[in-house]
Amino acid sequence: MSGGYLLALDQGTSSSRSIVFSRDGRLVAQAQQEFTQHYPQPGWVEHDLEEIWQTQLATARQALQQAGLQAQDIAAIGITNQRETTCLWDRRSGQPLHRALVWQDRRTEPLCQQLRAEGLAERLRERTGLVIDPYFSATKLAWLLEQVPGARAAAERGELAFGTVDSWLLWRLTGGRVHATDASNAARTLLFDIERDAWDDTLLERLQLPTALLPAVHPSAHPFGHTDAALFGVPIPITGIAGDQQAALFGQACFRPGLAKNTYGTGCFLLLATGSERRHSQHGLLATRAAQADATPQFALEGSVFIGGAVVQWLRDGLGLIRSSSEVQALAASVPDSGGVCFVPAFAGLGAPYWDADARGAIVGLTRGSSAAHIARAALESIALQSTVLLQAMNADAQRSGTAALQELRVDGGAAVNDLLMQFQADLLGIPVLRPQVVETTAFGAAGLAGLGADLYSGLDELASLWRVDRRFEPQGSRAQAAEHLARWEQAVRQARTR
Ligand SMILES: Nc1ncnc2c1ncn2[C@@H]1O[C@H](COP(=O)(O)OP(=O)(O)O)[C@@H](O)[C@H]1O
Ligand SMILES: O=P(O)(O)OC[C@H](O)CO
Repeated sequence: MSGGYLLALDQGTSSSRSIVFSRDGRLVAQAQQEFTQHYPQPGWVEHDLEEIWQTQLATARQALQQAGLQAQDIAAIGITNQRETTCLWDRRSGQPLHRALVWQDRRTEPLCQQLRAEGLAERLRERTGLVIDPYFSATKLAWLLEQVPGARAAAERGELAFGTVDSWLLWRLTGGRVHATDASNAARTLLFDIERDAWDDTLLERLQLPTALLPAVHPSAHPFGHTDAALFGVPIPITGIAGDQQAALFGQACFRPGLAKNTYGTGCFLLLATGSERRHSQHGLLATRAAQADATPQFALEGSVFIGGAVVQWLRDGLGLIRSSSEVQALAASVPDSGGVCFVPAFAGLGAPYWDADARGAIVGLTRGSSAAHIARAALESIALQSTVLLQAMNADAQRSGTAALQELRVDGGAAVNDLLMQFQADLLGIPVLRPQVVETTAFGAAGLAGLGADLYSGLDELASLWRVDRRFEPQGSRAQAAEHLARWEQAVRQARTR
């Protein structure tokens, strides 16, 4: 008889985390391990897939141990993951062919330029909801097949498997028995038709990607398989999978169209639920699949900022201004404003709504009076400013389609603990910012999906009742001040851009 706990495996860009939740949504135990970031060349980012697997497995075992639970106490496992990151492995040996190419990796920009020049953008936008950008998996997979000796021939013989990180973990967890993903992850590959709910032939043909590489696609709450008995002692059902941003939207109980969340992790990801209707953006946002609890496809609009909390890591590791991320708040609060300094952290190009892969970071407005505190404050402001531009794009789209502008924003992620940042965000947006009691909403979303897949929950209403506000940040300051700040930001962005 299985117990009433849920285990969420949250495989993020900077760390692997495992969290045990009780049925009523309480966080019972968690374990986390950072892993190596490989930067073989400027603009390239890779992860070792064996290290991802080992850190994920180790944290799962630690979390169970800390909770004082056995595998049989876990009703189900939910997987959530950094998205787009491209994995390729051998089906027979289970060994990766190469390190994973991480979503931040820009090496395929030349191929993307070629695809844009061939006029594929409109067709791909219509089918996949995405723009042609190195961010997504398709061109990364093409790079691997071209560059790893023998890979293309092996792929054509059906010997290789491609997947995002969820698929890789599922493969290893099930002892190499299940090669699958969910629609929210498939929707990030540039290879998936989000309305037809099937793989799309546009880039599969153009890039000669054999279909034998592809995982099966299922709803996010689904009986994906069981863990190999050798891993935890007894097999545990795996009944939930979602990309981390869609899992966070789900964990924030954004089940109704018009509800939105912003996650402040390495990057920032603003997602607006649009229900069973796919919306088109005229303002550079992506259409994507949301986590799906049953057979009905769910959609969302998304804006992605590539460097969010990572700018704070850069203050720590690149500049040495702070020793830990949490020190940034005190440093930034030691000055009343940024003293005219504006920081565009385009270290990996700019995402929505600019989509400029070649833009690079810029700090402008420096004077002799500028200090570390001004730069730290401008860095925090940059996270809120980039997110505000996304929200403005969403509101402009809403206005066009005659739907209401956003009334409030739910927030989560590692940097959402920063009160100063959250206040900046409310001031710039002019709407309340709501931080929930459980800020681990990504993991909670995965656990919720797994709980639904395992029939532990009666439905979405029960999950929604578990979401509670911890703190509400009301906007302060005038709209004119916010507009002036945004105008300075746009000017600085122009200086950082190449096109
Ligand atoms: N107090 C803080 N203020 C601002 N940023 C922070 C703070 N604490 C952590 N961060 C940032 O949050 C990010 C980690 O958030 P997390 O949600 O764990 O990321 P991910 O899921 O992308 O690995 C890091 O980039 C870190 O710099
Ligand atoms: O690992 P995170 O939380 O920064 O999320 C990464 C995103 O899924 C990339 O699209």
